[in-house]
Amino acid sequence: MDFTKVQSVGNDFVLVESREDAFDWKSLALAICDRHYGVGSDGLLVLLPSLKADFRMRIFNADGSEAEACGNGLRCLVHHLITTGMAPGEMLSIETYGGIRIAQVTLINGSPNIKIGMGVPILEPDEIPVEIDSDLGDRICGMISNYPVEANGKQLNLNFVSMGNPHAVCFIDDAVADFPLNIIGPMIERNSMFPKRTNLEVVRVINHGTVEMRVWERGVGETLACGTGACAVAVAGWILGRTGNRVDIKLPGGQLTADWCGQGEVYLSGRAETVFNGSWLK
Ligand SMILES: N[C@@H](CCC[C@H](N)C(=O)O)C(=O)O
Repeated sequence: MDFTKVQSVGNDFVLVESREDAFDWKSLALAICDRHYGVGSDGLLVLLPSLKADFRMRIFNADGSEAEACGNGLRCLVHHLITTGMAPGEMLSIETYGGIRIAQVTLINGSPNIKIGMGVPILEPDEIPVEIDSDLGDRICGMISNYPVEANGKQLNLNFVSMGNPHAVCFIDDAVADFPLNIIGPMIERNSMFPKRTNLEVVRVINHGTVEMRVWERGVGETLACGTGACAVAVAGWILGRTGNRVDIKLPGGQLTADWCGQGEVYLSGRAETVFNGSWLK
C-alpha cells in the first residue's frame, strides 16, 4: 500500500488513497501510526471518492478510534491534492463526518496557504457531547463556560465547544509549558462526563489577537498542534471576551490562525507540508 507522510505545524499524519471504503482502517491506523513499529504519526487520513463533494476524508487517531473532524488533517489532505495535481482548482470541497468543508488555497510568498471553513461551532451540551450538572458553571452566549472539574487536586474551569469533535478549553494564567498536561490530559479525556471522551486545550491569552496553547488529543496524547482545537479556542476566547475576531494560536509545533466573528463558520489557516512517500509492506 502506497502512503504519503504529511504534517501541519508538527501534527503529523499518514495519508492513504483508496477507491474503496470497505477496509479495516482501524487496524491499519493502530499499526501504521505506531512510532516504533510503524511509520509513526498522530493519525491516519483516508482519501476517498465522494458523491457529495470533490473528495471525502476519514480520520483515525493513533489508537484506532475514528474522529468526526480534523483541521490540520484537512489542510494536509488539501496540500496533497494540490501537489499531486488532483485538486480541481483553488477552491475544493471535502466530505467529512462533521459535514462538507470548503478549502481555499492562496499563494503566500510562493507557497500554498490553505484556509478551511471548519463549520459552525456546536455549543449544546447534548450535541458536544458533555454531561453537565446544570447548577454548575455559567452559560454565556450558549456556551457552558467556567465549568469546574477537579483533576489531580487541581480545579480546572472548562469551556465546552464541539467543532464536530469534542473540545474542553481551559484558560490559565501561567505559561502553558508549566501545565502538567501528561497527568491531567488523560484524566480529562476519560472523565465520565464526556461519553465520547474529549480533547483538552490549555490556553494562556497573550493579547486580544494572540494566545499560546497546548493540546491533549483524544486518542493520541499530547500533540504539537490541533486545528479543531485552535478553532475551539478561538470560539471560547471570543465568547468570553478574551480574544477578538482573529487569533494567532502559538503551539509547540508552530502557529495557526483562526477567524470567528461570533457567528457562522470558523476559518482555520496555516501551512501544511508533504514529508515523504513510502510503501507499507506489513
Ligand atoms: N489534530 C486534529 C484533530 C484529530 C482528532 C482528535 N484527536 C479527536 O479525536 O477529536 C486537528 O487538527 O483538528
